[in-house]
Amino acid sequence: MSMPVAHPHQPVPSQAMPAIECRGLVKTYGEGSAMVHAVGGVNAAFGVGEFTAIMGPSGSGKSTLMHLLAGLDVPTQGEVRIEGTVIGGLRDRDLTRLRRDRLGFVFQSFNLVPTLSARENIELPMRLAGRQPDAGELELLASRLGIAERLEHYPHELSGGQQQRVAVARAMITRPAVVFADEPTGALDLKTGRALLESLRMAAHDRRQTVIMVTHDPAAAAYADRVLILVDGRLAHELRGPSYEQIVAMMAQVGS
Ligand SMILES: Nc1ncnc2c1ncn2[C@@H]1O[C@H](COP(=O)(O)OP(=O)(O)OP(=O)(O)O)[C@@H](O)[C@H]1O
Repeated sequence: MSMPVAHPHQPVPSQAMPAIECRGLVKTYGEGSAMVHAVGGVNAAFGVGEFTAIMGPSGSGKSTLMHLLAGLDVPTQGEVRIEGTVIGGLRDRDLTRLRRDRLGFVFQSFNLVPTLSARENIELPMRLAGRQPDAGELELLASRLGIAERLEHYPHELSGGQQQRVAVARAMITRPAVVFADEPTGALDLKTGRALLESLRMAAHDRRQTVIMVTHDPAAAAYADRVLILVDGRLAHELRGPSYEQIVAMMAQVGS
């Protein structure tokens, strides 16, 4: 009996589990008349190797959503699954381990350790996980991000943009399954911002890392495979493979 052969050009339906998924996600702050619905019922899935940008007007819940997805904040309702595991059911210790081993963070506060050189800062997550940093990998990341000449410098000897790139290298060195980036190009000039976005895109497409990036910048979002637009804590639009012009038009429509 011959097995059916899939046509090479036919898309194979993907049964793959998303890297991150959320269902009915709600986050409220305060009570009574002071209650704020920061996130108001979000369902979303982030595929393995997919690069998603989250956009929306100021106060629309982007950072709150990202913190919930990364297990850095606890939802009022709903659940988040990371690689199939419902994180609300994890003990603190297990959640911390999952974050350390599977997730990488590029947040606005770079949190570099001032007494460690750039190289030592980048190596830190590997050392904390009891793993040997790969020198070749570190050099490659550093040169791609344009900080190869700065690896022996301490954070106070680096510009804001260079510190940001050290933080990016630190988030990428462990090859985390999911990289969360909050305004990663905020402190960068055009050229280094582009290099960073190329690195994120390469991480997603070549290494199958899932990238979730919050940004206000349509040019940065245009590097992503899709853009999710939040309005008042809800997903209002999704654009797949969007051009810069499409993103600008959509943002104008939602009043940003
Ligand atoms: N700890 C908190 N206590 C009370 N309200 C909060 C808290 N954190 C966020 N909020 C409110 O929740 C809403 C969403 O905030 P969030 O920071 O997620 O928005 P954002 O889209 O990331 O905004 P921005 O683009 O300005 O950074 C806002 O109205 C904000 O004031």
